[in-house]
Amino acid sequence: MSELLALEDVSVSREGARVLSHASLSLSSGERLAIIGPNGAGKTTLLRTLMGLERGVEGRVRLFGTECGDEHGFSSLRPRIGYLFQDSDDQLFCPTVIEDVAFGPLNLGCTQAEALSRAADVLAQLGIGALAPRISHRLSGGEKRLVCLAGLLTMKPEVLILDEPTNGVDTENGHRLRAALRGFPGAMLLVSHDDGFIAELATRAMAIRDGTLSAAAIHAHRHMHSHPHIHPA
Ligand SMILES: Nc1ncnc2c1ncn2[C@@H]1O[C@H](COP(=O)(O)OP(=O)(O)OP(=O)(O)O)[C@@H](O)[C@H]1O
Repeated sequence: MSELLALEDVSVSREGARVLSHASLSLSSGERLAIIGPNGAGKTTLLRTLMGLERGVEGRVRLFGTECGDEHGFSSLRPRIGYLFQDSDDQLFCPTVIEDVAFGPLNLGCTQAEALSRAADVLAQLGIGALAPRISHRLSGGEKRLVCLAGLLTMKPEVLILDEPTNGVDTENGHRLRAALRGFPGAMLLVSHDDGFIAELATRAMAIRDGTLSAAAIHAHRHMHSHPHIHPA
């Protein structure tokens, strides 16, 4: 297994407060690493640090074996990573869904026809082909999540970094999202509060608390429990 992404003894401070403290991790090909932890623990900060989007970073960040110390180092390697922001509104910026999803491949040099065809294929695979002509900013929260993911998948990245991908996604769309991620051939770094999603997809987990990262185990327990379902009357 070769190393794709790595943090080595990385600390991040914001307004004098330490948000990430001496964090080390490495993601290798074939791995799906989940990062779990309570609100405010530093998960998004960790992902943003790997993408070179944080200031005040001490320690070493390596992408695809290359140490990235400044924006110049990150900018040439970022296109190989698909990063799903925690807030979909930070990701969607084209007027329509199809334009948004086709933007990535166009930017990577595909022809317009090729980019549109790739975008339509991925939207169909996610079961949201009907959203193609819709205005991006008028989508529901769950629809936006899926469209953002489609935009990443059209770029065929080597690694996905996903910040709460299932947030706001309903059960049926959640099944399609999981299926698309299970079929993704590259490695993944996942931040999620959805234990079922992590248990299904992750091959390994780490926990973060108050900015300190440590190894964690993924357990599946068999429970006898009552399970509420709400159906239309
Ligand atoms: N721009 C900012 N300026 C100052 N503090 C910030 C900023 N962004 C985040 N923080 C603080 O840094 C800490 C870590 O935030 P981070 O978003 O990484 O947490 P998280 O683990 O992703 O939380 P959640 O599960 O709620 O998304 C929190 O205490 C947060 O309030």
